[in-house]
Amino acid sequence: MNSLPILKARNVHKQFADSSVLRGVHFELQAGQVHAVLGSNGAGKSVLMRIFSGILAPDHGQLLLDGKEHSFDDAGAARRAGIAMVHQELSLIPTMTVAENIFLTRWNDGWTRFVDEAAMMRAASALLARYHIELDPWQTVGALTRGQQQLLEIAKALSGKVRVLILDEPSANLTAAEVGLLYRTVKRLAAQGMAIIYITHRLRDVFEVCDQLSILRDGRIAHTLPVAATSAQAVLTLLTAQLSGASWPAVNVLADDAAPLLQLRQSDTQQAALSVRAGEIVGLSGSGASAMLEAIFGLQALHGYTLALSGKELHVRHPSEAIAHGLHLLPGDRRRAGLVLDLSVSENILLSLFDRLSSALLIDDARGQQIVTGLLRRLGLKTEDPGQQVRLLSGGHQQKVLMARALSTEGRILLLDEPGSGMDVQAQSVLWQIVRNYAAQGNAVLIASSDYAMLAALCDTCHLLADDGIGPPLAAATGQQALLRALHGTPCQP
Ligand SMILES: Nc1ncnc2c1ncn2[C@@H]1O[C@H](COP(=O)(O)OP(=O)(O)OP(=O)(O)O)[C@@H](O)[C@H]1O
Repeated sequence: MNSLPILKARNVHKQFADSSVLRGVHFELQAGQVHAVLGSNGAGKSVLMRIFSGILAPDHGQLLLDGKEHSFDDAGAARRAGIAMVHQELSLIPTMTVAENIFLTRWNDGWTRFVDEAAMMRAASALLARYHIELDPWQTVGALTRGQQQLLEIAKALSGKVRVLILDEPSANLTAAEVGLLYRTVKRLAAQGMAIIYITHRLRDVFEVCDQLSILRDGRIAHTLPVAATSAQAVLTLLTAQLSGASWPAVNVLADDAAPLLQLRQSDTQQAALSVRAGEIVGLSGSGASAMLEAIFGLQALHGYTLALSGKELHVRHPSEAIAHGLHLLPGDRRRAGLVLDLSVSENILLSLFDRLSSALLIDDARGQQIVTGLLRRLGLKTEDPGQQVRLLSGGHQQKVLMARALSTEGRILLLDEPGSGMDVQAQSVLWQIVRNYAAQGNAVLIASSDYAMLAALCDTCHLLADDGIGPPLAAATGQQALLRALHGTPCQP
């Protein structure tokens, strides 16, 4: 595949205020290629993609399409040239149908105010069939799963004449089954000749669907190589020289007879289905795992189970009650569920501490800043200015802000929903150490995730959640490999 690249970047530079993000990027993309772009949080992957898709203009450098230089005034110009991007954050309208969402932006350029609904449905059906995306055009988007919504975003991006499709972390926040659907769709698109840039932090994505990979570091593409010619270990080494081989502190389950800090009991039999003792990290995987965490936290009703904290049954009807009982939830979809984008890094971290830091309406600013600085240092969050708006941080750094907030509370039970989502491998390794330390101090952690490798490496016990409820504990005592096999062996996962 060494024909003329469909898209080429030559010496692209981009700077924001004093921060030079891209410093001479050279990049080539071929038709029919799925090209992974990797790099640590804040490396500039999204900025580069926003330049490719016309949202940002480069300070210097050229973009070439089919060998001819192009400059885009806006995203519309890039789309007309055949470049479409699916962003990390979904931009769907939940109350509208699949078809309406696909053609939403087209009403401005061609569709009149009087929409021929039947024609729109036919066009949506044809588009979905063409790309083998199994969605019902009449379905209301709010009723779709996160994975189906991700596929709909891809369908929406493909509704024009697209030759280059940019996917920014498309597998983040998807269940294992949904990730399988995504992989099949991406492979089919590439087989049809589409050129795809696939930004990800998951090595599994790279080895399942990509055929080329590039690593962005220090504002440049540091490595480009065919996926077939490398291994996961080699890529990890290229991504970071500092990975210390997953050396977490030893498991430190407190050997006492005290009741588990958190327990889910079958409502009918009162038998324990899932227990997290002080010092333990327990994983929960399968469709509905995130919803189960939300139910424990009082964000939705808990069906079929009752919650017991330190042996006492409790009906949590609201997150404020959960927090009062020492629970804290790190939500999976950081933008929608957790962060106030217009507030600063400090304000976001301290949101759950305002009660404790304020007395008689006066907020202890100095104490707050002390907490923030300490947490940011522990998490390796590179921002010189905690006063910076969270909106301007990269996705992975936003996740760290949420983690810092969770750690700032004095609760003893941490509920983590897809905690590593959007974080680079090095940041994840730091995060897992923090989680391990937190548990080792006598706290309890329950993690919902579809990342089996992480669950097997980090958890003391895992449970699979299927249609018939929470499965039996899969103990890590049998070894990580056995746990990994047990997680993969479930019939409810592909
Ligand atoms: N509009 C902006 N104004 C100021 N700084 C910005 C802006 N957009 C991005 N940045 C900065 O550029 C840097 C690169 O951000 P970018 O979102 O491209 O990172 P990334 O590689 O995609 O990271 P992640 O893996 O965490 O998503 C970050 O430090 C970010 O704060």
